[in-house]
Amino acid sequence: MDAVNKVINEDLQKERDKCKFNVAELTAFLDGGDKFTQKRREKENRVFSIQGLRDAVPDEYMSHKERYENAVRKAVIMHQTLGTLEDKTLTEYETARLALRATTSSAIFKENSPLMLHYSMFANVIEGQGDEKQREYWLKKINNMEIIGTYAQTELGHGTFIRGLETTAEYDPKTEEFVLNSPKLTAYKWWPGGLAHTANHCVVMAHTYSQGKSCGIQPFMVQIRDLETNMPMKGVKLGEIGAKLGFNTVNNGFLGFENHRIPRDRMLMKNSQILKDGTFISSPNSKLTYGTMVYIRVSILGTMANTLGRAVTIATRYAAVRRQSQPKPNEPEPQILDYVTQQHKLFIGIASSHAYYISCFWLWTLYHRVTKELAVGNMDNLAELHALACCLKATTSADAAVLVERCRLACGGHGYMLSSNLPQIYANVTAANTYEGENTVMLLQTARALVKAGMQVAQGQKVSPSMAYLADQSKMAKWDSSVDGIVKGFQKVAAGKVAACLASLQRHTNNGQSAEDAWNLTSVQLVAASEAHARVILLSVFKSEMDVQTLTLSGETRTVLFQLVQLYTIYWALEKVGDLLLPTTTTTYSVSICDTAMRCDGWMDETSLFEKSTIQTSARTGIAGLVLSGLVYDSAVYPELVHQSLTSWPLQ
Ligand SMILES: CCCCCCCCCCCCCCCCCC(=O)SCCNC(=O)CCNC(=O)[C@H](O)C(C)(C)COP(=O)(O)OP(=O)(O)OC[C@H]1O[C@@H](n2cnc3c(N)ncnc32)[C@H](O)[C@@H]1OP(=O)(O)O
Ligand SMILES: Cc1cc2nc3c(=O)[nH]c(=O)nc-3n(C[C@H](O)[C@H](O)[C@H](O)COP(=O)(O)OP(=O)(O)OC[C@H]3O[C@@H](n4cnc5c(N)ncnc54)[C@H](O)[C@@H]3O)c2cc1C
Repeated sequence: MDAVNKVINEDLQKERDKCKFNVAELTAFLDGGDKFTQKRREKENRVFSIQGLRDAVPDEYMSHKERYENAVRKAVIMHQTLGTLEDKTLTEYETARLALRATTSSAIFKENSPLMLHYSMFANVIEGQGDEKQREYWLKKINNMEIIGTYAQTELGHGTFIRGLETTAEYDPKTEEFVLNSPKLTAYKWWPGGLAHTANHCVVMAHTYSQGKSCGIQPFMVQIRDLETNMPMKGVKLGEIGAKLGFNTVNNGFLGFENHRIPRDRMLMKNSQILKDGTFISSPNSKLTYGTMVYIRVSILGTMANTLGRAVTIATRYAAVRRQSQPKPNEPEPQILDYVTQQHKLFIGIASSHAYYISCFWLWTLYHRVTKELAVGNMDNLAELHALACCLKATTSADAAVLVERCRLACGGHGYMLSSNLPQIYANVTAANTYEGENTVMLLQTARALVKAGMQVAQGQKVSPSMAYLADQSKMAKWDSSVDGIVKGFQKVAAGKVAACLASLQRHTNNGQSAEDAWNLTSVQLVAASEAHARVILLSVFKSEMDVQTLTLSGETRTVLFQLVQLYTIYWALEKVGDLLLPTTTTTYSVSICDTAMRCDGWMDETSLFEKSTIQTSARTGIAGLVLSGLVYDSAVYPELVHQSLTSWPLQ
């Protein structure tokens, strides 16, 4: 086997020999410097040299239980090998740099580690929500693995709507305890990773009451299993939620409480407190409780960079070694990589992965700055950070899922084999569209900030830096096909979409709709505006960060990196060419992309188009009825009925 591994395919070797830039230099650039490359490699070498981390049988031939047990076995070896989580010699910056490119775990666990939530959200929520004493006490135990934890927020009834969580924590001043309950089935926690069998502690988000009054949603450290027997504690009900598209070794579970009592100091009290007598001291900002989610949303950009990077590496290597068809008679079959359509499928994946690395670290730097400001009571930039994290999490995870699937398809039939690993990578990447804030919901959060900014611009007020371009539009009549020019074009598009949303909201409220109904009626446009804003940020950050960060690199490496920037920008200009050519003001723009000069002087009322496409209530009932009555499964009947239903829609 080893002898086979050492033989590198001739075509692959030839491709590698063609490389014009210094690979070591580019690697160090992505890692953040030689020092980090070295540290990463040390870690990888330690892990990959361990025989026990290789699977004797591929995961897919194991039962659900065997897969989980195998993952636990490997997670234990990984922990023993890599030591404690906390390396005190590293600065925060260094830890983040290393974490950004930490792909070792994804090489060991196809469907992720059962300790994933312990390392990510559990540790972070104590760091961000615990007071000094709590942090000191719990973080030691977490880092030493004396306890294993998870983050239990989502319930069977509510994932998005956190204020609607139904788990209760009622303070009892007589015993100085909280009493946890799950009053209904829908109040059961549902989804937390590691909860089913792995974790013995978790942070539970619960609707809190003291002195008969609601104190909002607060976090609690709860021991859920006995540390010796691993059996559930008294008043705790636990189990597995079942097989999923992916994440099958993450051990996602459910959790319910029946009068389960915990001491008062188990409420994480950095932001809000409940005193011994039951007095509630409210947090300076209720959204601080959501801080861990912001951190993970920032991290997701890095996870998308790594995940997409893996998929596009597999697919590009395959394209180099696969030969197919004979376009020129009497000549050998070309490598499929030579087909321009294949390059079009793959190269954008390479460019996007780099764009996400760069954007992730840019966003992490902002996160780090805002966290420091919050520590001294300055909340000025929290809303900006939240708006950016939401739309960038949503847009990068949505794009990454599309691009990974494209990589899978680009490998033809072999991409359908589990042995390609592409189906498992897809299952991982598509999960990020849902977890840590469902993507549409995230885009709508950013839209709230955009609408507010749009109104501030209209009143001549200053807006946050990432939205400042909304105010500059009148000065910019033209844009062109340079990278900076296309970024300007995208700014114009986003500003136009925000303006259209404001107009739509205004019109609906003028027509007597409530603010909430006007929002719902405008929500398809709001999502589009939010995505357009995310494109502005991704394109402009990729370009501007590259301008600065590559200054010390060699000419060859800079060239290839700027080719990626250019490719990424032009790809998106072509994807959104309709938006770019659709004037949202009466100004005339001209654009030339890829040698094609196009001119558009027309004026189209985008808002009325959206309204026309909005499904009216009766058609909605008709379509939902088709699905609910089960006809959707009858392929012969379904298209006919849908056709009838579509032609009878009251589209006016
Ligand atoms: C470089 C580092 C790299 C490191 C790599 C490390 C690797 C890490 C690996 C990652 C692994 C990840 C595994 C994760 C597994 C999944 C875990 C989960 O899903 S766990 C479960 C995850 N679950 C979810 O994500 C649930 C999603 N749902 C939610 O987040 C919320 O319920 C909501 C935001 C949708 C609504 O909340 P609601 O209370 O109804 O709020 P309203 O709408 O009424 O808005 C009111 C105001 O509040 C504002 N505001 C809101 N949030 C924030 C914030 N965070 N902040 C600030 N502000 C915020 C908002 O803007 C608005 O302002 P304004 O306009 O009034 O001025
Ligand atoms: C793999 C995976 C791992 C997870 N791990 C954890 C974990 O460790 N801990 C944890 O607590 N949770 C976890 N979750 C749960 C996850 O955070 C939730 O699934 C997510 O927040 C979405 O909530 P939901 O499932 O209730 O979807 P819903 O909110 O019910 O969404 C369903 C649909 O309704 C739409 N919708 C909902 N609200 C609105 C709105 N206001 N406006 C417009 N449309 C709306 C959405 O866009 C979506 O199309 C995990 C989920 C997955 C898939």
